[in-house]
Amino acid sequence: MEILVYGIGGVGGYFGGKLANAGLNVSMIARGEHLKQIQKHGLEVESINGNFKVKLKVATSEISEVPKPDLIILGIKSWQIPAVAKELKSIIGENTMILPLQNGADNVEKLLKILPGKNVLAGLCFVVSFIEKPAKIKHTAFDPKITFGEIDNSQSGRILELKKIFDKAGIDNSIPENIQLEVWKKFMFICTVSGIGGLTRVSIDKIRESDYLFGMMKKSAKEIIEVGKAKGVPLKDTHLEMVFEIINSQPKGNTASTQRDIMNGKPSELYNFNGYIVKEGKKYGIETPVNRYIYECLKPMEEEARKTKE
Ligand SMILES: NC(=O)C1=CN([C@@H]2O[C@H](COP(=O)(O)OP(=O)(O)OC[C@H]3O[C@@H](n4cnc5c(N)ncnc54)[C@H](OP(=O)(O)O)[C@@H]3O)[C@@H](O)[C@H]2O)C=CC1
Ligand SMILES: CC(C)(CO)C(=O)C(=O)O
Repeated sequence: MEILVYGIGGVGGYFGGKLANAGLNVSMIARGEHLKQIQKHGLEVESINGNFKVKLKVATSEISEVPKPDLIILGIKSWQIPAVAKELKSIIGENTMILPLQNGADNVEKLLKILPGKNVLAGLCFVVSFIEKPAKIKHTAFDPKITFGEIDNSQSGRILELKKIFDKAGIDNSIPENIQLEVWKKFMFICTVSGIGGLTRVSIDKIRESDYLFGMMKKSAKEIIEVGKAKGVPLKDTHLEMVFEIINSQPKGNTASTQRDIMNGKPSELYNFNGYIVKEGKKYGIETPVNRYIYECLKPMEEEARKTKE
């Protein structure tokens, strides 16, 4: 199987690295100094589960240089999907699978606007990882996991084949009954902690110590659940409790990747997270005052970050 990983940051670098380390045919698309160093020295992954270094079949910034892929894993940010999806048109074949691992609730929707439905899978992942320096990925927390499936939730042959690939690479993975539900459960968690984390600039354990902020997280998550339900996602109040179990179990110092981007003045996934809830809330007539507050407070900084860094 020819695998292309597009975007070699925390997620693409960690999971792409694991696949390459298992001897699979992995090509990578990266750019800048990061790419130069990967081409020169390979990609290094320092992980709490064991370090490794891989040399890649192809590492490039040019889509025309990669072999025709059977599987494309997207390691870019959710707001980068439309631009990358347009580029992918030139290399996908009848049977190419495209697996988004981004946080956010509408990644599949975005892909389907540009690419044929038969090529698109749905997915998400858990890991805390980032580029520590060019050509080096650091995994610092979470037992990494990929959850994935067909967008119609069928247990197709290709999905089961993909499971074997992840198993071979030692990547914990699962195919849930309803992938959209899993995407939204994760989204409820990540949107809640990232927005308030972006505003307070402290780790999740510090946020939950404050009754006021904990209450704000609850209100934010409730708004997200209502928007999800309005969109037909089978979310229940028990999912809210599950999300808060995850929030309550976060070890000291954990932050979400989007929060780290906000704190570092980088373009973040704000528009795709709290901004998305505000937009969809309006569409479905659902009040989203907490998400609106977070979104409006963080938006000016986001606009600045996009002016300077995009
Ligand atoms: N990091 C984490 O711990 C987790 C992240 N996620 C989610 O995964 C997604 C990816 O996040 P993360 O890995 O942190 O993001 P990163 O910013 O670390 O990685 C994205 C990478 O994609 C590269 N990229 C984007 N566009 C292009 C392009 N056109 N050509 C070449 N390279 C490109 C970026 O390069 P450049 O920097 O030059 O723009 C960057 O290296 C997000 O949706 C995030 O929310 C989910 C779980 C955990
Ligand atoms: C919270 C976490 C680490 C879970 O994978 C995540 O998704 C992120 O930081 O973006």
